[in-house]
Amino acid sequence: MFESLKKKFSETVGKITEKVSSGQEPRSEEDKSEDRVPESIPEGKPEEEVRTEEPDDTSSEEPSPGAGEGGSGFLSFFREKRITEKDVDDVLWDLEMALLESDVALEVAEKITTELKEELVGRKVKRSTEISEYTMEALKKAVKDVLSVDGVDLPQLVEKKKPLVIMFVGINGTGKTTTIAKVARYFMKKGLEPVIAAADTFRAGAIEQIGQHADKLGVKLISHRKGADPAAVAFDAVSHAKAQGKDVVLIDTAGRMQTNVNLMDEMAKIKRVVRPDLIVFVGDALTGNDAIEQAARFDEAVGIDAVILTKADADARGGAALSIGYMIKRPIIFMGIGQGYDDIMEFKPEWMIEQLFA
Ligand SMILES: Nc1nc2c(ncn2[C@@H]2O[C@H](COP(=O)(O)OP(=O)(O)OP(=O)(O)O)[C@@H](O)[C@H]2O)c(=O)[nH]1
Repeated sequence: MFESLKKKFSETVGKITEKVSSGQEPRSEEDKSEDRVPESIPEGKPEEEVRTEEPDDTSSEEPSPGAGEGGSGFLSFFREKRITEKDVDDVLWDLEMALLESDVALEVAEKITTELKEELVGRKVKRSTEISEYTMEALKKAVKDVLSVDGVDLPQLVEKKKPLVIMFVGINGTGKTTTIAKVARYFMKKGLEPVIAAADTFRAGAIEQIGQHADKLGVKLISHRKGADPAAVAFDAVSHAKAQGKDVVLIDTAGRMQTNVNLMDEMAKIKRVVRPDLIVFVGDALTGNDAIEQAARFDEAVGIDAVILTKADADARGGAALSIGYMIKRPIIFMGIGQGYDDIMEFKPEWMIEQLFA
């Protein structure tokens, strides 16, 4: 999962460490006066020889701590190195390009690189291990900031409201139907009783498809005939849940293109009729920036509260997972990680950090 992002982050740490510790790049006079150490020392050259090559004005500089303690200039360099813009600019540019290639949204790629630069430039470092540790921590922090989106506390919501009404929106082919079955299973494992509303009355086979999942799971399905009013199906499901003391209502909805006006009107009507406690956008992680675009359209039309990303198990790039929460300011609550009913996990930023930097 997310191998491409993982590789790019690891390469960035390596490149910054190499660049800063090698001191290969020519530094400005300002940098030199800040560092007060020789820039780089060709291998095998005695320190004195190098010092004579320094411009005259450096001779009046105070020695850096450690310099003149019998250590070499090379060692002093490590004691005193202050990370400059020149050390990181090229690497951060490469990182930004690599993030875009991995389907990370432009705004997110810029935020990560800008934050990383702010953390690194001006920082004094002593050893290459310190540079890599610090860069790694700074990168983790930048990624965590992007992933940490306030929002929904699902267990708390379930405790507060019975039945909890959740409406799932998203376009066809993203795995919405399977996801609803997985969420039903998630609640059942917590000892709660869900009911499913087959409110996708538009797509041929949709009612049968969700019906098969409901049968396998042993969950009550509320359905009408194909072409019926989806809002009426959702309403009946909520009424059933209230009458039977069920805990959660999971409403499947139709999923034509997000630009389809009729679809959005249909979603808005269901929302008006059943007033769901939570509207969850289901998107396919593999579609990258498209998933973000779809989420934004559904958000405009009906207002979404949270996101579930499917097929994260097959997602090598990871761009949608990294960007979607930040871009639409709504949290990812679950990730689909396979085709089985149990292949769903609660999303936590810490988990994603672990995946990306382990
Ligand atoms: N690998 C993997 N496959 C998934 C995941 N979620 C769903 N799928 C698969 O994606 C395919 C489509 O899933 P469906 O649930 O039928 O999705 P759908 O047809 O878009 O459902 P609608 O939204 O109702 O149109 C199925 O083969 C699912 O098993 C997941 O998290 N990981």
